[in-house]
Parts: sequence; structure tokens; C-alpha cells
Amino acid sequence: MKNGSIKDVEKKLLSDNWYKLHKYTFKYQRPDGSWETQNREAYDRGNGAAILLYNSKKKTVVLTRQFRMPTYVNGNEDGMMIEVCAGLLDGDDPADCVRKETEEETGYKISNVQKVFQTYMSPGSVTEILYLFVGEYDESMKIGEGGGAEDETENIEVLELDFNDAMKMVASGEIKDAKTIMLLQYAKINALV
Ligand SMILES: Nc1nc2c(ncn2[C@@H]2O[C@H](COP(=O)(O)OP(=O)(O)O[C@H]3O[C@H](CO)[C@@H](O)[C@H](O)[C@@H]3O)[C@@H](O)[C@H]2O)c(=O)[nH]1
Ligand SMILES: [Mg+2]
Repeated sequence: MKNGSIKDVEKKLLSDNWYKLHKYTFKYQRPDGSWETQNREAYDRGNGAAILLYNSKKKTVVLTRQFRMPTYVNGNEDGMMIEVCAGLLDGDDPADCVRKETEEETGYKISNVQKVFQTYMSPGSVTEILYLFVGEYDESMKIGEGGGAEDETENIEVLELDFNDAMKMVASGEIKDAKTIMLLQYAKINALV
């Protein structure tokens, strides 16, 4: 680790049941030069990539709808989340990952994808960097039904929405996923749709 204000980093594995949860104990140098010991837990599920699929002529976007347990246990009544297509890198390059996830989750085979930003989504507790993309789709690219990989229990519903309706769903709270809101706003600001 490169930060000169950090030393004696110890890493203890708390759980590796699915992804990994570690507890880090380290000395952190305060602005006055003194050292204090801190503890922080960090959940490592790897990095991910997500893509907003848009059609500028039809003024539509393709989103997904799926059950997300962590939201269900924290106030999201039916646990369903409307999100841009997204997946974990699993060792892939981010652009290859979004192409693969687009095909698996939405049934569109897309080749041109444009990276727009990368972001830590929850820097206080989750290590993940998310690479965010946009890409134009049309009906000629539809090669399947989507729904998620067959060996995974994802049950993903594919939604094609009018872009203005999607923006209204952000305002109403029906869309409440951060990466999705960021990409819809990117599309609005840059007049993609
Ligand atoms: N058995 C089991 N399966 C799990 C667990 N956690 C995740 N999975 C499964 O692991 C698969 C991961 O699917 P992906 O499409 O690769 O990832 P994702 O969950 O959609 O993640 C994307 O969205 C996240 C939320 O915004 C992002 O955090 C992530 O980077 C990525 O972009 C899914 O089939 C999911 O059901 C778990 O604890 N146990
Ligand atoms: Mg996914």
C-alpha cells in the first residue's frame, strides 16, 4: 500500500462464504504526526461493470428488473430493483464483461460500448470499482430473450422504457439504484436520447 500515512496493516479473514469479508487493523497518521490504531471491515466481491442501453431514434432505454435481497432487508418492500444491465468482471476486461452481461441479461448482442466513468459505489465498506458504459442498441441486435445466465438463479426481467418515463421513475423513487440514476442522468446531460 502506497499511502505514507498508513503503516502496519494487518488483514484478517472474517468470512469467505461467498465473497470475502476482511477486517483490517492499521496505524493511521493524524495531521499532527501522531499514530492511531484503526479497524475497518471491507467486503470484497471483485469489480463490476454496467451499461445503459439506449436507442436515440426510439428514445428508449433497456433496463432490468430483479430481486435484490440486501434492499429487501432494508426498506425496499418487494425487494425488486430496476437497474441498468450489470455484472461482475470475473477476470474479464470491463468492456468484454458488459458485452457478455448485455447478451446474458437482455438478449442484445452489442459490440460498440463507450466507457463514461468509473466509480467506487460504497467506499466506506465495499472494495468494488464499477466501470460504467453506454451503448446504442436496436432490434437487429436482439438474439435472445435475456433473463440471466442459465446456471445462475437471476430471474431477470427485461424492460424497454421510454427515456422520459425512466427519468420520471427516478423522480418518483421507482428507480432507486445509484448506477442506473448516474447513467440516466449522463444520457440526459449529453443528449444521447
Ligand atoms: N449463492 C449465492 N449467489 C450469489 C451471492 N451473491 C451473488 N450471487 C449470485 O452471483 C451472480 C452475480 O451476477 P452478476 O450479474 O455477475 O452480478 P450482479 O449481482 O448483477 O452485480 C452487478 O450489480 C451490482 C449491484 O449494483 C454491482 O455491485 C456489481 O458490480 C455488478 O455490476 C448472481 O447470479 C447472483 O445471484 C451469494 O451470496 N450467494
Ligand atoms: Mg447482473
